[in-house]
Amino acid sequence: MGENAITLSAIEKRFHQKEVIAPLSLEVPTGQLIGLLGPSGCGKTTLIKMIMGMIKPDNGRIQVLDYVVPHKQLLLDIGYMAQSDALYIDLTGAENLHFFAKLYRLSKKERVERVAYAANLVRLTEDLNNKVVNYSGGMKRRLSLAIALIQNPKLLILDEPTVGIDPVLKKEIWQELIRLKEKEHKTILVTTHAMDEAERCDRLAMLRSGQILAQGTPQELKAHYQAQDFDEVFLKAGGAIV
Ligand SMILES: Nc1ncnc2c1ncn2[C@@H]1O[C@H](COP(=O)(O)OP(=O)(O)OP(=O)(O)O)[C@@H](O)[C@H]1O
Repeated sequence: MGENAITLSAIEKRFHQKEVIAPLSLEVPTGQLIGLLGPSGCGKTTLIKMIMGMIKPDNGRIQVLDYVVPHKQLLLDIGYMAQSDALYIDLTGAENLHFFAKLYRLSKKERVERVAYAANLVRLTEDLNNKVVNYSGGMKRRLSLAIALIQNPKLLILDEPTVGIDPVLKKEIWQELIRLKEKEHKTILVTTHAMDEAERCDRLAMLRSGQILAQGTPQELKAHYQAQDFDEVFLKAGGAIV
């Protein structure tokens, strides 16, 4: 794998003449945990969908794990957690996990192992045999995260993964994300509004109106803008409050 897991080169996107992503370039180094930070509507989800190959940019080039997007192989190599849960609510948690594990062509043995691992990670083991229709909002987010991890992907792209999740589990999920990065060399791109989460990223890219307002390590950004926290970095860099 190359030096960068993701390279965006001068990406542009308009919806109905409205510029949503202005020419934007960004590199996500392999093996790092990168946070995309920015106010509602600044283009985070649009950017992620372009990286996934779900939306085509009007201009520019996207390279992910040495493939030019879109590419079939990337469906196997990227674990994606969308902002809204895409779950089969009439199936149980286990059935959902097995369904996705089968899609990724995992063997029966691998499926059983990965389902157990992913369910345990998000503390859903006890509820696996209940139908998803009876899950709380937080449980559905946890199941979505487990699905994103099911095929043991090289790259994880998580759109606001901890919204609706209680602080204890949120902490555990972040510990696991950091373990996945450090011990299993995963690259992780995460969008967040939460400043405590931003603090745990290796690097941050702050977005406003489809452009990168500032980027760097959390420490670099705070030092550069002489700010106590990222709300202040954002304001001093010229953005609106998140
Ligand atoms: N399919 C679409 N058609 C038209 N406009 C769209 C479409 N998708 C997104 N937009 C617009 O593009 C802009 C960026 O939206 P996007 O969902 O990427 O923002 P975001 O930063 O992820 O916001 P949030 O943090 O609230 O999820 C918004 O103004 C949104 O209304």
